[in-house]
Amino acid sequence: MFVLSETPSIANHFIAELRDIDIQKDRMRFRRNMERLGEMLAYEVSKSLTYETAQIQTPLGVSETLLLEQQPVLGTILRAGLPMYQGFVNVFDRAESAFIGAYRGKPNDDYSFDIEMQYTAMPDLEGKVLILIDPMLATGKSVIRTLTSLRTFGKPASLHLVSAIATPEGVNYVQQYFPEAKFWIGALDESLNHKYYIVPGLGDAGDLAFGEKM
Ligand SMILES: O=P(O)(O)OC[C@H]1O[C@H](OP(=O)(O)OP(=O)(O)O)[C@H](O)[C@@H]1O
Ligand SMILES: O=c1cc[nH]c(=O)[nH]1
Ligand SMILES: [Mg+2]
Repeated sequence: MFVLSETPSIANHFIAELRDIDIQKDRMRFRRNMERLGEMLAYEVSKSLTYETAQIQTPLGVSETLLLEQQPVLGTILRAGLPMYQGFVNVFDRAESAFIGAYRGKPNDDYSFDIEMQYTAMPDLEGKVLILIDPMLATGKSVIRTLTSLRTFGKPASLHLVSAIATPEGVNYVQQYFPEAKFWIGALDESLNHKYYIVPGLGDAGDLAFGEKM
């Protein structure tokens, strides 16, 4: 598991601003910080991918370099995933994209919930590098529901899960079903409250980015 905040960097500022109860009220800045954090994590993920030699013709000669063996598929879970996904597509600008409309349904009396899922727009995943972006990995239910339903689109060669903030509980839950998944996390927080929100976390990432949904 890669945790960006374990090595102090400017990315800590982006995460701090995402969390800051005052700064996060500026919706444009919240979305921009998710995007910038996405760009930082995209760079880190890119270092783990497979490269092959390529010759580049310059005006003065030939340069030999290493380029991606294959473009990844960038998947994201609506709504909160979109700004972080934008950061990834800024970096992996030749990648195919996948969109999943999965969300935590109306909570029961004990605040437990099921995942509702309708819309999916997926390319063929067989043999691809799949990068699934969802800023909050709380219980892990959204990610599991999503990955389970993606099985009908082919088996990816590798699976990368990207979150701005995650909990050990969410990581462990996903690892039970997808032990091959690689985790790329902005910051690892310690727990969930009784409403299954991450503590200290940042609040509701979708609402902060796009307004409270009814
Ligand atoms: O790990 P989990 O317990 O499944 O929680 C994480 C999910 O909850 C939030 O989505 P939400 O259902 O609030 O929808 P939204 O993104 O539209 O706000 C968040 O964006 C994650 O997708
Ligand atoms: O803390 C959390 C947990 C789930 N979804 C969010 O948006 N925030
Ligand atoms: Mg939400």
